[in-house]
Amino acid sequence: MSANQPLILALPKGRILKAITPILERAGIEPEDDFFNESSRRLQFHTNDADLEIIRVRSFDTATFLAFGAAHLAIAGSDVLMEFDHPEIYAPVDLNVGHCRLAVAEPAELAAKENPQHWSHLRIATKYPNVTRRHFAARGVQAECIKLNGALELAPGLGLCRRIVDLVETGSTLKANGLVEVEQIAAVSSRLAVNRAALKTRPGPVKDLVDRIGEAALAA
Ligand SMILES: Nc1ncnc2c1ncn2[C@@H]1O[C@H](COP(=O)(O)OP(=O)(O)OP(=O)(O)O)[C@@H](O)[C@H]1O
Ligand SMILES: O=P(O)(O)OC[C@H]1O[C@H](OP(=O)(O)OP(=O)(O)O)[C@H](O)[C@@H]1O
Repeated sequence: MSANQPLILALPKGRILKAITPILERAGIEPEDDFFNESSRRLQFHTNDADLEIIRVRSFDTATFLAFGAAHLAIAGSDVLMEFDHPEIYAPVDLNVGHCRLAVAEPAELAAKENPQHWSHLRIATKYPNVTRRHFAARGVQAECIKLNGALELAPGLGLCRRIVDLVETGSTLKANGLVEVEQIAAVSSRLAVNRAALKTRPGPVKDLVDRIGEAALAA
């Protein structure tokens, strides 16, 4: 990682990008015009700062680029960072956007007749197998996870499993699919994270960006 190379900030596509755009603006980070052009096939963009470039990647991949030092900073949901849980990732700033929760849900009829205290082994469809296994192992419950990448709410109705672990914001997706939330695993919001090696080797510019983005988030 050479000090002459621009720093790379990894941003996720999708809903977080919309929420963080005003924060970046307040922090004085201006991506080149093409960044906002949804039909552009480019993935890496200059900014108004010659020492900062932005890459646009899938939500979970922000953590991968960051962990391996291919990006020096990244913005991601705390759900993604918990699932990835990599020692090279340090996430010091809560951006106070992208609020939702990671929760266990199941069909309403099942919730009406069972007691979560009696769980000993569960089969769960989720995009978050590591967080799910850790959460249940902490209280002696074995969670057998089936990895899905979306539309998890279909799984109980089609007999894949009886429970899911997914993000819940308003609860309308669960409700529309006959499911109810039975247990919260974690509160979720978006975070600014840094690669620990980058923080050591280029502390000045990395800390400057962390401070600027952190202050811009507080000013919201
Ligand atoms: N309903 C929601 N309310 C608030 N924040 C959410 C909600 N769903 C997801 N998020 C946050 O936004 C992040 C990205 O979610 P989004 O749905 O945009 O991406 P995705 O489609 O799951 O990602 P990928 O590009 O990997 O398929 C999540 O990791 C979470 O932190
Ligand atoms: O409680 P709610 O307000 O209904 O929000 C929860 C939904 O939002 C997310 O899905 P998203 O819309 O990102 O679609 P996805 O399934 O493609 O991830 C999440 O996976 C839930 O399905």
